[in-house]
Amino acid sequence: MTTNKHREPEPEEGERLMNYGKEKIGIYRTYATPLENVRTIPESSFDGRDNTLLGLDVRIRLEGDKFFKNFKEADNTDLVATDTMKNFVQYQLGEYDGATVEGFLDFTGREFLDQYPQIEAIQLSADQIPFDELDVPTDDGDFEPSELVFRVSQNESGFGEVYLTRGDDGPQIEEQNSGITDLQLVKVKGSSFTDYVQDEHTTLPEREDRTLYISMDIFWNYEDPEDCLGEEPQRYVAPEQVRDIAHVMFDEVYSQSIQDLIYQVGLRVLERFPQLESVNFEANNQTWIAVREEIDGDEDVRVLREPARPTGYQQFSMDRDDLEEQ
Ligand SMILES: O=c1[nH]c(=O)c2[nH]c(=O)[nH]c2[nH]1
Repeated sequence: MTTNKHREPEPEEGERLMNYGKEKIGIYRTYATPLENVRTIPESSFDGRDNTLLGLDVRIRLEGDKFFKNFKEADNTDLVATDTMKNFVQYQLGEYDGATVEGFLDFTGREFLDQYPQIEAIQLSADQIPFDELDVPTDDGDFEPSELVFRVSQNESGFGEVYLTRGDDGPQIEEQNSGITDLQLVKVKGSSFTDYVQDEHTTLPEREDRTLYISMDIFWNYEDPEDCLGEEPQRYVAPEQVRDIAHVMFDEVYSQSIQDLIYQVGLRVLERFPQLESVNFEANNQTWIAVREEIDGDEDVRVLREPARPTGYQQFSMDRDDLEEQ
């Protein structure tokens, strides 16, 4: 899947590209601070997260002119070893007392800037490593999530990224990006794809109804980047809530295409969260190919197979103007 989740700050005109860092830093924390008091939305039952088990896959990227001599003059003065960066990040997960991925990245970034004056700017990103709750029976015959045992999950994961620079009043978030990545959804019926360009190269048959399989990354940016930290939980957008909007819209809308579905999801996200400035999508079409249809005369019953290799994709960004045009 193509994904552009890292919003790499471009070098200024006439400046060279220069940064270094560490990626794939897997870290886990038990009994992190719970996320509470999130504002709920109609599409989602999510109202918080215990954070009993928090897993992160972290990436760090440092910038600073002092690092030029490391390249040009083979002079390692001021060079912070990427191995040290890893240790630093791991340590900070024990120090952070907040409840969000973005909050942890911001906290850690500020600690880096404090410890190493040669760093001019730092980008920190993390994919949350997903774990599912598992129901266990209670004494009164119900089921409730185990407080101790979690299932390692292959499902979608939350994403956060902050880019911190040194401002006049200390470190500041210059950019942030939050998201949910690798959300994979299948709708058995109730999606069409027709009326596209037909010419001598077109072989794909039009479908009034298809079994649609998409994978999606959804990213969002806050009008005020500080809102990504979750310090005011009512202004925080939880990845679980955006995930739930996506599947609720998929369920509700008889989409004409993935493009159409993306637009509907984007509108709903912007409507529910006025604190967001924009929403960005990267979708992949994984739709299976029908090999048998209308089995026993029932048009809902199909046999499908994996699609051939080339995969279609859609990239799309939306902002509040799209909502106001409605
Ligand atoms: O929803 C879709 N959008 C497309 O652009 C496309 N192209 C294609 O071959 N199938 C699909 N499906």
